[in-house]
Amino acid sequence: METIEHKSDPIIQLDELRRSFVVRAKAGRIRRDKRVVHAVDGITASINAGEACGYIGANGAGKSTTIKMLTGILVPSSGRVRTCGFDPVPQRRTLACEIGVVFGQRSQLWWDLPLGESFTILAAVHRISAEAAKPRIDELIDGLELSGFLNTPVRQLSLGERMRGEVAAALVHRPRLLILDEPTIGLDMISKERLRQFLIAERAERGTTLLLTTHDMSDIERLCERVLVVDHGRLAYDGTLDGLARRVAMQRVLIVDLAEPRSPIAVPSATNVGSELNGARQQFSFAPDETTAAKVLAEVTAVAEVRDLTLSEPAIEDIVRTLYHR
Ligand SMILES: Nc1ncnc2c1ncn2[C@@H]1O[C@H](COP(=O)(O)OP(=O)(O)OP(=O)(O)O)[C@@H](O)[C@H]1O
Repeated sequence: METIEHKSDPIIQLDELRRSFVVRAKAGRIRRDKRVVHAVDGITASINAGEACGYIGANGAGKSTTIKMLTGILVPSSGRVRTCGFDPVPQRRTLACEIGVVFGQRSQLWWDLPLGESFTILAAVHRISAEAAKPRIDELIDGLELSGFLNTPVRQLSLGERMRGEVAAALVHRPRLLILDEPTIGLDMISKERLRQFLIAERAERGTTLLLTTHDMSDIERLCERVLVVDHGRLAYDGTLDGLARRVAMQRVLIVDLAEPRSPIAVPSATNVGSELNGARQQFSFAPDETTAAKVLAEVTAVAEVRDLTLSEPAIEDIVRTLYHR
């Protein structure tokens, strides 16, 4: 397996980390069969301060279970985990001062209070004086463009607004490590991009370590230089995104809508993989390490008028499947 060399002390260290669950399934009218699910099945990895890592895998691969162990929510069945040098479960309170966590599906904001009040309460929870917290809160309001809805109760916010609020809430106490579980799930393109830009800037300015799980490959491309792929609780890959792309020969697809229907267009640097709407929409698959979307588009526009286009990312499920079959 490809691995990345580490020079300084890791901010996250996992050694043969395991967690299983006993699940009881109905097997007849009264009988219940016991089954053991190995959600995390021997993961060893270390992440250095300042790194930005994507933690990806199919549904049920073990991502959330790993994150719960990293943050002290769940006790490992065996193995060892250290987050910011702490044993997460017994040292959960100390660890909470060092990390920020954002769960896309869960909120840490006070639902009925105006968004801004959650930040003040969180600063107090972290024992930061109002005076010391103000410049940081202002910085987050500015960076995440929250000023327009600070006085709105959280329950009335749009998903995009709330997610930006969640990220600010996780960063009020200036954590060294920010863990994001599906931070862009359900967001539109503009909200996703805003959030990504903020995270890039936060990391550049403060050296915050990022660990994120996502089903969106664009999050990884924009934010992470390193990817860990988990499959059935085991690490299937640990290395760069480029390395992963080479391993699974990740193809991208350019979908173009033409001004007029026409027969399938052949271009030199991509393969025409589909035609719909009588040829008014055509799809071109290409290898990103051999050519670019711009070049493919130029080749198409040389022979037909293009009205609209979309660039589709490879699905994470497909990447994992390809890795697994190898
Ligand atoms: N509390 C639990 N009790 C029983 N089984 C569990 C529990 N938590 C997780 N599992 C099982 O462990 C496996 C890994 O789940 P986990 O939530 O870690 O996956 P995931 O990679 O985060 O998936 P997703 O992308 O769908 O969120 C799954 O088979 C899941 O059903």
